[in-house]
Order: sequence, then C-alpha cells, then structure tokens
Amino acid sequence: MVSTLRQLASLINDSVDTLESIYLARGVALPFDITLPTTGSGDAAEAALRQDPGVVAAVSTIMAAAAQISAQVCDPVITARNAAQSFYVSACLNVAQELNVAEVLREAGPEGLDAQEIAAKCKVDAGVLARILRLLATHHIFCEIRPDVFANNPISAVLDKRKSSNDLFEKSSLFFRSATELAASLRSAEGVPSARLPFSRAFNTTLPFFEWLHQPQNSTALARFGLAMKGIGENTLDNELNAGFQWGDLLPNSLIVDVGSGRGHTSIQIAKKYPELRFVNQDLKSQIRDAERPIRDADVFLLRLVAHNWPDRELEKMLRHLRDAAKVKPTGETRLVIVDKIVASAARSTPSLPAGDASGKAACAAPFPLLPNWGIVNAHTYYVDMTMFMLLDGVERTLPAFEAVLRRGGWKLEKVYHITGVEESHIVAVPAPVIVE
Ligand SMILES: C[S@@+](CC[C@H](N)C(=O)[O-])C[C@H]1O[C@@H](n2cnc3c(N)ncnc32)[C@H](O)[C@@H]1O
Repeated sequence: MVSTLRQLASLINDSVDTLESIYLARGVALPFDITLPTTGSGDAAEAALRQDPGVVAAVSTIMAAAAQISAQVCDPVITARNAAQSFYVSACLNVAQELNVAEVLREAGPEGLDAQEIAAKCKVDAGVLARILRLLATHHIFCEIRPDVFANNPISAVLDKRKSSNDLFEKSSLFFRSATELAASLRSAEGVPSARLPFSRAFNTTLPFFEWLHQPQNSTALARFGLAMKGIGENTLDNELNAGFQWGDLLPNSLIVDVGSGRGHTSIQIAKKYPELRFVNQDLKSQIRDAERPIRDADVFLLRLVAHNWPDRELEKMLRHLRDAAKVKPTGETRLVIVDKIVASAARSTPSLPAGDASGKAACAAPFPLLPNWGIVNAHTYYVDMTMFMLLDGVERTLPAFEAVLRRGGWKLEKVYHITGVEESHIVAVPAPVIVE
C-alpha cells in the first residue's frame, strides 16, 4: 500500500513532468523564478499558456498536493499556529498596497531599493517597513535581494496599479476592517441582520452595504467598487463567451436584461461579439439611470455576480419577480443565466442533488488523496464567501443550494457550464411552476 505521502509526492512529480513537456512542446520558457527580481511585466506567450487546460490541471494538482503534503508532514501545532497568525500576511500586504510599495519598486527596477529609501518615499518608519516587507518576502511576495534591499518579484508585481507612485492616493480596505468584527458579529444577538454584520459594525452604520456605498460621502468607494467589478473576469470573459452560455445560439434581436449590471461592462463585451443582440442594463439609480422593474419581454435575465449578494430569502423574492415577468411556453421561454462561483464541500461525498439530467452538474473533483474541492486551489472562493457574508449577509452557494433556491423562486435548473480557467460557472434555468412548500 503506497503511503498518502508518496501518493502526494507522485502527483507533484507527474504534474511537473506534464508542465515541462507542455512548455517544451510550445517553445515557451517555464514561469519566472519567484526568488529573483522581475525585469518586466511578464511574457504574453507564457500568460496565454497558463489558460491551457493541460497546464490548468497540472498547476491545480501541484498547488493542492503541495499544500496538502506540507500540512501532512508539518507538526500540527505549527500548522495551526501559522494559520492563526496568517492575518499578518493580509495586514502586511495591506500596508504594501496602501503605501504603493510595488509602484515604488517598479520605478527602482530589478536592482531594488534599500528599505531606508522605500520608507522615505512612503513617508514611514524604515525599520518597521523593512520588517513588514521581509514577512511578505518570506511568503514569496517581494524578494529581499540583499539584507534590507527589496525588489518586486512576479507576485508583488501583481500589486502594481501601473500608475506613478505620485499619482496614487491612500485607501482603506472595506474587507480588512470588516474582518476584524467577524467573531463579534457571530456572537452578537442584535436586531436586524444588516445591523450586526461585520461591515455594519466596522463602519458603524445600519445602512445595507449597497445603500451605504451610494451615499455621497462614499463616492470614492463606489467608484473603486465599479472599477473592481469591471476588473473581475475582464481577462477571462473571452473564455466565458466561448465556453459558457451560448449567446450566439440566441435569435437575432433577442433581449438580454442584465440585472444588477453595474455600469454595463458585461453587456458591452457581449454586444461587441454579438451585435445582433439587444441589451438593457438595470442597476441602482446612481449606477445607471434606467428602469428598476423587471422587463416583461426579456429572452435572458442575466444575474452576474448578483445572486451571491443576497441571502436565500431575498434571492428567492428576486427570482419570483423575474419569474413573474418571464416569457413562458408557448409564447417563448425566458432563460435565467446566473454567473457565480459554485462552492464544493471539502468532504469526499456525492452531492445530494435531486434526480434530473441537467448536464455539466458536477465540477471535476480532485483525485484521491487530494481534497475533492482542490483545497487551496479554490481558496479564493471561500474568501469571497466570507466577504459576501461580512458585507451583505450574502453567500456563495453549493449547486444543491442553487437548485433549491431556484426551485423556490419558480425556476428549473437546466444546465451548468464549468469553464476552464474561470472561477465563476454559468447556471442556466428556465421558468417552472412555483411550488409552495
Ligand atoms: C457585485 S455587483 C455585480 C455587477 C455586475 N453584474 C458585474 O458582473 O460586474 C452587484 C450589483 O448589484 C447592484 N444592486 C444592488 N442592489 C440592487 C437593487 N436593489 N437593484 C438593482 N441593482 C442592485 C449593485 O449596485 C451592483 O452594481
């Protein structure tokens, strides 16, 4: 019987072999050495190759197996202690972002900069800043090329907002401040949910998050939020358009209603590829000036990164309104396209889905002995789930949870598209009779 340790080591070895052979066959150099300063903004051919399904599978296996083998061999006390203190990584990263250290180091180039000079540009104490950057370098974010001299590596370069360090301003992190209230929020027994959410406590407000964001005094936060939303999926939208819901199968002139559209960046991207489709963007009044009521002759209601903003009871209400406004056979059939992450359990068990033949339901589970949800490969999904709770009482859902809320809202799950290299899935539903439970 091969030990779990050996199985994990084999998975890593085999996947490294696969990676090397794919890169060799394509004539592309393997990814940068993260222990060395970066000399530029990366290689476009290498960035494109990272989307290759064989590369995605090999990288996912290495990430999951490396994290698991490390946790397996490490003294449990040390693993637990490091996890308990990993907030320091976030806190130090927050410092680097607020002080625009990646921009300062981009301007310094691969020779790097002494902590004294970085601190002078950032107008803070050099000794503490050097210690903060060393903690980050220890986690492979920045590299310390000589004692107290730091440079960007490919990971810290990602923090660079590609502006001059003189043009950047201070920012406060909504998520970071809210997270400090997570435990207190769970313990509290105060009234309405919005008053006891970590965000509400941290920012001392009883307004729901999106209303708070639209207050005149929070216009900077709103602008930043709009940009962040535009940024999510910008690089992967092509993949989404090719391998997700098939917009090209809709008849010319079909009407797509983007519910909670933000500034309409998704519709604009789809319209560029499919100019024969029509679009309506709906959002809160200060985001765009448009109708807020459901539109009755839509062919598609698109909810992109919207369902996860709401707890089940609110999402169910929203889905019912859309169901009431949907076209049903024989006059047509409105499709509901939800673009959201799908959470998988970390337990190796079969999900208890009701019988049905919606294709593409199960995302590919990781091979034994890896955690079936691919462990840290999908860590971001579980982080965003916390953000949804902290800010909105929202939730990232499992597929059975989606199916249940859709059913209660009067929709029937038709098909799920899991798209390689994209964190969000496309969950497609059609109108179904509303079942009162
Ligand atoms: C997470 S963002 C998603 C934006 C966009 N769909 C995207 O994919 O980037 C959620 C959006 O829902 C909007 N929203 C929140 N409450 C709303 C409401 N009651 N009516 C319409 N839109 C709302 C917010 O203003 C925000 O733009």
